[in-house]
Amino acid sequence: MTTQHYDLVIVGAGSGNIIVDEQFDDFRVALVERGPFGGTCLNRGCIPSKMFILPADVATTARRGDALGVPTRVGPAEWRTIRDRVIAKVDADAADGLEGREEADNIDVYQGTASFTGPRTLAIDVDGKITEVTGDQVVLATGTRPVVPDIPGLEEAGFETSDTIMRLEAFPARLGVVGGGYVGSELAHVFSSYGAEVVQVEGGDSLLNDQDADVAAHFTSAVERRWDVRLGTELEKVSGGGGDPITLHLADGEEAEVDVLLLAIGRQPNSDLLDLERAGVDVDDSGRIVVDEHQRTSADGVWSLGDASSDQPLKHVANQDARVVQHNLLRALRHTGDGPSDLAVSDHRAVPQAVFTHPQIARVGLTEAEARDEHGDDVVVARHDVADVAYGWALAGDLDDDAEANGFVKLVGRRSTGRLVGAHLVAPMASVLVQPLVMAMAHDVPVAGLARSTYWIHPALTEVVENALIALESALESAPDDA
Ligand SMILES: Cc1cc2nc3c(=O)[nH]c(=O)nc-3n(C[C@H](O)[C@H](O)[C@H](O)COP(=O)(O)OP(=O)(O)OC[C@H]3O[C@@H](n4cnc5c(N)ncnc54)[C@H](O)[C@@H]3O)c2cc1C
Ligand SMILES: NC(=O)c1ccc[n+]([C@@H]2O[C@H](COP(=O)([O-])OP(=O)(O)OC[C@H]3O[C@@H](n4cnc5c(N)ncnc54)[C@H](O)[C@@H]3O)[C@@H](O)[C@H]2O)c1
Repeated sequence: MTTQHYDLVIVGAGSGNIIVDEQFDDFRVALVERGPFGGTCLNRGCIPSKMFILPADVATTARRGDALGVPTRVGPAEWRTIRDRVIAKVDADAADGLEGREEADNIDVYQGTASFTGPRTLAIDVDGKITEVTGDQVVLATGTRPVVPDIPGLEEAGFETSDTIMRLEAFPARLGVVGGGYVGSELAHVFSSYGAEVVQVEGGDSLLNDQDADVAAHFTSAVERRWDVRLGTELEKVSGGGGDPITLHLADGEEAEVDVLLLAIGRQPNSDLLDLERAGVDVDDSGRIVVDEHQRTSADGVWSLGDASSDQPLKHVANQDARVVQHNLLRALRHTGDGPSDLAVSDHRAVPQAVFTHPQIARVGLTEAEARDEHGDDVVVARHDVADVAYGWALAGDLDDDAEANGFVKLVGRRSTGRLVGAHLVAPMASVLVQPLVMAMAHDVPVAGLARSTYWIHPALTEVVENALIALESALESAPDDA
């Protein structure tokens, strides 16, 4: 077995791949990736899912045509056309990413699986051929993978996860989705909008149950009008499949027959592939790599970032972590800086997130329940409905029961600080509307004056955010008993 030494070894070419730029030209880098370049986000996550969601949103909007006086006929979606557009884009980007790295003089790409054999020493298995590499610095950007539970009949029946469902050959007439979180809800929206009959099974008492309770309730009742939602129950057994219909046997005694089964019950870290104990790298009880505020692990010279180490598994968090690691690595490799005081720090406050369903949902900060747990009576809540601003009238929540036209902005503040601690939006383009609220929280701007300190375009939908801020300002100013 040969051993190669590098200045830097990076395991995982998702967000790990963005670390190395021209600042690293003088360093020898090993980049190890067991799957396609670009990782989860590019190949089977954010990018393809949002490319599938756009046509789903078009179909959902078109179906409202009748209520708005534009008779519209929506045929079944052309799965292969949609799928091929998505897959062509992501596969080309992944191939370009790999090619760019292979052409770089200072980078050796290993297309295999790495695991530690000792401190900062890894064995890389490329199709059974093992190479040992050592690194002065090592970055673990190894992400997560879908959880697959041990359920009787599952393996025999066959199932999909978010890793595989986007490449299905044939569109299923009936889809079973187990899990009511982000992945399950976004993909239920996609397949339902394209014309599949969807049944979604969630163990909790609402879908999207880590959102604010008002948002989760609004979303759950909205999609119950579109597909079959089974709450408070779990998949206990699976029968059939292997080309025949699949029967889902649920814990409450109910059954559902589907053609394809999607498991979306969460994700687990890939840290178990790394033999981390041999390198002195600690993980927590859920297998997440433990890092400090500089993204340093418990082992000297070993860093981690993104889903591998984060409790907020989102791509914008992974990107930000990667920028922190890049800054800190360059100091370590160049032996410059004044020690820890010169290291960049990850700021994981005010991280926004969005669920790209219909209705679209966005959030930053604490839910009302989390805020009340943390801050008790100091918490003040205000809300403004989409239907109560001018653009909401155009969206016509009065004409049908569209879940976005009947959406809202809910703000959570603290009386003692006069600051926003949480914002929850259900609205068209909620992922865009939330941004001024993210800025306010990140820059610690007082709520007082925030709405009136700038113009808000009339009659744009941003007026719903403006009005929610005005309502929160007035609630913060009122006596506790009047709020
Ligand atoms: C369906 C879906 C939709 C999503 N949509 C969004 C969204 O809209 N917005 C958002 O912010 N986030 C979204 N996410 C989450 C987002 O994809 C992740 O937060 C992000 O990709 C994490 O990046 P990462 O670099 O930490 O990990 P990854 O992108 O998972 O990269 C880890 C890489 O490490 C490789 N690897 C692992 N172990 C080893 C090993 N031992 N040896 C070699 N290679 C290894 C893996 O093959 C992988 O390529 C979505 C996720 C899913 C599943
Ligand atoms: N738009 C986005 O930003 C986006 C989109 C997709 C994924 N993601 C990321 O990926 C992560 C994983 O998403 P996910 O949806 O796989 O996980 P999740 O944790 O968000 O949701 C899993 C859901 O499955 C339920 N569940 C668990 N076990 C079950 C069982 N046996 N039977 C029935 N229900 C069960 C849970 O109660 C939960 O509601 C998210 O936390 C998010 O960070 C983000």
